[in-house]
Amino acid sequence: MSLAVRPLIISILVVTASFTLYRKWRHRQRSGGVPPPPGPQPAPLIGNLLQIPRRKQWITFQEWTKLYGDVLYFEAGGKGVLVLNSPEAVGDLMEKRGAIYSDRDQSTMQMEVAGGKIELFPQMKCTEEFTIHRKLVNLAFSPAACREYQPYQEKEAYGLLGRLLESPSDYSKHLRRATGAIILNVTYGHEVVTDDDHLVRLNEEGLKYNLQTIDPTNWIVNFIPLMRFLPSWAPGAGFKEFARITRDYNRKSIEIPYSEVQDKLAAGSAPTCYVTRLLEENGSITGQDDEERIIKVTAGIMYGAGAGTTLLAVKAFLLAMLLYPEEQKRIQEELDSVIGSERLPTFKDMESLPYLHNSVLESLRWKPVTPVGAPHSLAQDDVYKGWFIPKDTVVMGNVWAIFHDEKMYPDPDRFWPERWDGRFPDARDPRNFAFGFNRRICPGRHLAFNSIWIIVASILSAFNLEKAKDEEGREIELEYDLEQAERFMPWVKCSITPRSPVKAALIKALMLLPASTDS
Ligand code: HEM
Repeated sequence: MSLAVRPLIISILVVTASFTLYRKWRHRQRSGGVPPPPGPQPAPLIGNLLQIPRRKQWITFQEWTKLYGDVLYFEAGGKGVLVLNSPEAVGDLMEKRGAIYSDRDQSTMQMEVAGGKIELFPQMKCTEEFTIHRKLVNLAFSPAACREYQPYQEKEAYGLLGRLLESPSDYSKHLRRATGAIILNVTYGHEVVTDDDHLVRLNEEGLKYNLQTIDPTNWIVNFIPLMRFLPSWAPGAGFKEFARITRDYNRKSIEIPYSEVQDKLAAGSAPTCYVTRLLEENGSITGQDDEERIIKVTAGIMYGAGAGTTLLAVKAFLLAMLLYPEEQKRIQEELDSVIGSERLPTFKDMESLPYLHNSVLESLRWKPVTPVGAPHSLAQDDVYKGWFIPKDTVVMGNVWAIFHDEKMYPDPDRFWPERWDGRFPDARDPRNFAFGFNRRICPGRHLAFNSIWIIVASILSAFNLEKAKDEEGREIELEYDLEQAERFMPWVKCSITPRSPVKAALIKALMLLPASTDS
């Protein structure tokens, strides 16, 4: 360590330790002796950091409920963390008190990436600026607006069938392309026509950096915020360069596709999409002078928020089809009875396919894409059931634990679409939890549900999915781990074969059509 930097680092550590002790003292003053919710005993300074596993935290949190109850409180990295493990606790706090339970925690690293001013609304606190951004996004992804995007979703789902027919073993790549292409089509009217699309590449590369920067436990600067004053050449300041690269990706993901829409608008060839729909309103939605800038920055985060999540949801569904072949058969029978064997499903068939609908619901519950949701933060001190919960506490709804609540979802590990046929009237629709809560609820949820629905309906109408067989014809057991990045079906071999020569011919015929007319 250079001699010039050593005194700086020592000062930073001393100031940080003093600040942590001061915070604890202030906290005790504010709580007026009211205890925090129960939870594991914290160690001095580091809190419960070492007790929280880096993998499958949701399962540890659920296990802790046996010791401490469904409302858990602990400390990690100088912050209080509240985990709500039951539908009641989530309902009481994240829903009924959503006005104060909907902020976001802003880590020092996120601030560094943002260059001091957060302009992406998923990271904003619930300020007026956040409300303005959400207003635009909610409008552009309302159920009515999403109906206009359905032709894009049908087109991508049918294109996916063609690629599955040609190279079924590359199904992971094909699914990723389809889910990403839907977002780029809907947001920018951008058609993905190759496996190496420049916008997909840009967004995917940027996402790798963003996923690392948003994990608060990845960065020592989040625990010792004063480190941000270190010069970029100092030991321990590598986070600065990482933040700069992430910022650069974010800027390009916002600017490049937006300028491409501008070019198409100038040439009179821009298809209807999120950006053009909102631009047509000429600044009247928010009444802000900079509405165009807001359209641009909100559009820039849709790929990151919507592509990978939709992909995982589709994979969870397909995993269920491999593990529960009798359910696959039942869905196919329903599809055949409604659409016959000579065409593919469209959104017009949705209401006539209740078993498929219930199966999609069930897959959202069975393997939730975000098992602990996205953390919220508490905007002011609160008291719940006689416990004191301090301002700035990080709040998580343990969706995984809720979906394993045996009272509401009997036999929770089983993929069981019938649970949605009315036999369990108290079972709450998984969309109430899987897409988050209150003011932060996922604005893309209607679009996401439609994407999952049309993709799985198209695949099951045309293909059979089976476990792969070894050389002696024995089924190869699936290996999957909920923790892998590609955590559902991460890349088990499976067999995807056309259900009939008629279906194969139908897909081939679609493949011969020009891209713009194949829906
Ligand atoms: C199955 C697919 C999806 C799942 C499971 C999912 C889930 C979630 C969850 C759990 C949150 C956090 C909510 C909270 O903080 O309480 C969220 C936020 C968000 N989602 Fe989704 N999402 C999906 C698809 C999409 C799509 C397709 C889009 C857009 C095209 C999208 C855009 C967003 C945005 C912008 C936010 C941030 C909202 C905010 O902070 O106010 N999501 N999503």
